[in-house]
Formats: sequence, structure tokens, C-alpha cells
Amino acid sequence: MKCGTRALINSLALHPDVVTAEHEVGYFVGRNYDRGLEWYRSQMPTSRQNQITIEKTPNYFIKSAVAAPRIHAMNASTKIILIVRDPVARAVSDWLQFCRKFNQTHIETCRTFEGSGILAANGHINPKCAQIRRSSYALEVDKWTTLFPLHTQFHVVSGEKLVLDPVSELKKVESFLGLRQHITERNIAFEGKRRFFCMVSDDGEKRCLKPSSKGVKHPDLIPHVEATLRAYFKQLNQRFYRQVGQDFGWD
Ligand SMILES: Nc1ncnc2c1ncn2[C@@H]1O[C@H](COP(=O)(O)OS(=O)(=O)O)[C@@H](OP(=O)(O)O)[C@H]1O
Repeated sequence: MKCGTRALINSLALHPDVVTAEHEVGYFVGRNYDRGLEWYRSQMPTSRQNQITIEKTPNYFIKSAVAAPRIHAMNASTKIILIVRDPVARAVSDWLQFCRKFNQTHIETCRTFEGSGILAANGHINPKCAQIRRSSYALEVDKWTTLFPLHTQFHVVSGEKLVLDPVSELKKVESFLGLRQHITERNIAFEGKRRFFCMVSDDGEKRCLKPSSKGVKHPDLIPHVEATLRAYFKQLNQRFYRQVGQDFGWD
């Protein structure tokens, strides 16, 4: 969640051999699971035989203990893509979304994480807080890779690289999915001052993500809050790099 999932799935949808579900289906972790596989199938777009169907539900990752075995039981050859980002930036993004949702737009409240539950009264990080748990990638990833082997069925995308060099990151995903290479620079447009790319379909239609919710400017964190967060995630990050065999350089 908040690592670029929408940009990633919308970019992959530019590939002619990919179809994507419009919304976050949430089937494997929600009440709809009881409605069975036919319900899940009914949420998917129509696809041709040579097309891959992709859905994104960020919640699956944080609910791995339930989601991973259920997905595996549905189809053990499913391919899983995880997109990650500096956990501190991710937590801030997550908290800003929460602030927006509940109209707590007062920037100082967001900046200090006041009311977020991220910092306990003693100034320490609260590991149970949703924004922290969702950034603790190391605690979840093994639940996936034991069922979906790394490299062949589990691929990790760098959210930072997707923003800076989308085509290279997308080409890696194409290879992982066994797709012919199709997405090129012509499918990506960097817009004016915005740091984020827009997607351009093969017939030239441009689509950018809504700047009010994707790619919003983050407030500068209060230095001691940022230092506390960085210190907290350091070990988890190192462990995650070892688990997936990739150093994301967040520390
Ligand atoms: N092309 C493009 N346009 C806009 N935004 C982009 C893009 N690529 C990546 N990002 C980053 O995506 C972040 C939002 O992540 P998600 O789409 O995963 O959010 S969500 O979980 O679906 O709510 C969003 O986070 P914030 O910067 O915190 O708003 C962006 O950093």
C-alpha cells in the first residue's frame, strides 16, 4: 500500500497481453471470500486466451497469513508482485492519506504524527500501529516466498525506481510474467514540473494519476521523529534485503 501499486498496475495494463481488474477486489481477505471462486472470477475483466489477468489489492500483503495460503490454494502457479518503497516515506504517505480521509488537513498534525498512534507516549515507535506494520516488509515476506518461490513466482519492484526509471522497472516485470517486451519510452510521459510520469497508450491517449491523492508533497518530518522512524526500520530493512536478495538502499 502507498508504494506505487496504482501506477504499476495501470502501466502494465498498457501491455496488449495484460488485462487488469478496475478496482481492488480484496477477495482473499474479505467477506466475499465465502462467495467462492465464481464470484472472484466475475470481478475480473474478460480476457483472451493469450492474456494475463492482474488484480491489485494492497491489503493482501499485510494480511499475508490469510491471503497467501488462500491464493496458493486457488492456483499454486499464481505469480505475485510486491512493490515496496522506503518504509518511512511509505508510512508518511499512508498517514497523509488517513489525514486527508478524516479531514485532518492541518499540516502540523500530519507532520508530527500527532494522533496517529505511530509514536507511543514514551516517544517509541508503536509496532502495532497500521502505518508501521504496513512498512515492516520483513515481517510478512516469508509467508509469501515459502509458497511462491522468489524469482519464478514472486517479484519485488522498487517503488523508487518505478518513479525514476519506469521503463526499466516495467521491463523486469514483463520478463517475470513471461510477456514479450512491449512497454517502451513511448508509453511514458513526464509532465511539466510533476515528479511523476503519466501513462500513454499505444494510440496516444495519456492518463495521469490524480495529483490530489497520488504524488502529493510530503511535509518535512520533525527531525527527531524521522530519526526515530529510521532507527526503528533499519534492522527490518536489512532483514528484508536478505530475504529478497536485493538492497533497496533505504538506510
Ligand atoms: N506515475 C505516478 N503518479 C503518481 N504517483 C505515483 C506514480 N508512480 C508512483 N507513484 C507513487 O504512488 C504512491 C501511491 O501509491 P499507491 O498507488 O500504491 O497507493 S494506494 O495504496 O493505492 O492508496 C504515491 O505516493 P505519495 O507520493 O505519497 O502520494 C506516489 O509516490
